[in-house]
Amino acid sequence: MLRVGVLQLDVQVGNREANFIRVKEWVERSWVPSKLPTAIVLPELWDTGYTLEKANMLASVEGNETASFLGELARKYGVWFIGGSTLAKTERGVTNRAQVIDPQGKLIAFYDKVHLFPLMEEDKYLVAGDRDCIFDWEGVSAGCVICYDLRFCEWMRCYALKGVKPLFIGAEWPSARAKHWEILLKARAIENQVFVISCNRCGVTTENTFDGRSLVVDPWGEVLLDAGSKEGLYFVDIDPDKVLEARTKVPVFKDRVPALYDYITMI
Ligand SMILES: NC(=O)CCC(=O)C(=O)O
Repeated sequence: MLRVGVLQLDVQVGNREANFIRVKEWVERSWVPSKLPTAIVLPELWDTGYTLEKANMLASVEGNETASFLGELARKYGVWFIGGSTLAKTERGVTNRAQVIDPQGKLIAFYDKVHLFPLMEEDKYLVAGDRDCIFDWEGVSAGCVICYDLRFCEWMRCYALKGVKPLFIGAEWPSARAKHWEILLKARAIENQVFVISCNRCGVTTENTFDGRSLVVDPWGEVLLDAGSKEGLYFVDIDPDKVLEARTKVPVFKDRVPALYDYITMI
């Protein structure tokens, strides 16, 4: 068994210090020591929110400022931080970068958002990533993606085909499309027979309202955790063996006919 903590945050736009303080407070307030290895998940752009016209100014080099803040907290509590994202200044431009920090405080993997969301002008201010992010989480192959990536079933399938069992998704998904959010999270879990562990932001900005509704969905599509709409740190335990159980009972991966699916890579 593994433990997941979903830190559903009301992100303060453009104010990294305030978000750092808030995250620290939630972890201090809600932490319950456990023998289970634990990962805390954060929302997309949890430290600055969407104020992308200032992306260049707000981004830290390779996202290092945010990684070192999380690293310190990870070491103090012996916890993983997986996903969420920060603005990272790279040689190619600014990316929307999810970070994976181990309990020793080391950044062991990162993911630059591949599908940039035009409705929030990501395509105007950011550069896209060009690779997946798969890492070992306490002996389990895990992956992470960001928000709009959820709409690309081919991308999620790639992760599942590479053996990922829990898929982490940090998001700032507005309530205007809340129905899509819930349905897609469940669909991605069912079709890939994986755990989908999501963390959305909550609260209101000048441009959008966010319902939260961070969900943890098991490989059967059952919702193990629904964080509702309030800020908080919510915990749930997952059993990665459920992936094999689902795939044994409903042998989707055995019954695939990839030779007929070639068109996906051709168009
Ligand atoms: N931040 C995002 O990628 C938002 C994606 C979104 O809202 C959608 O509908 O897709």
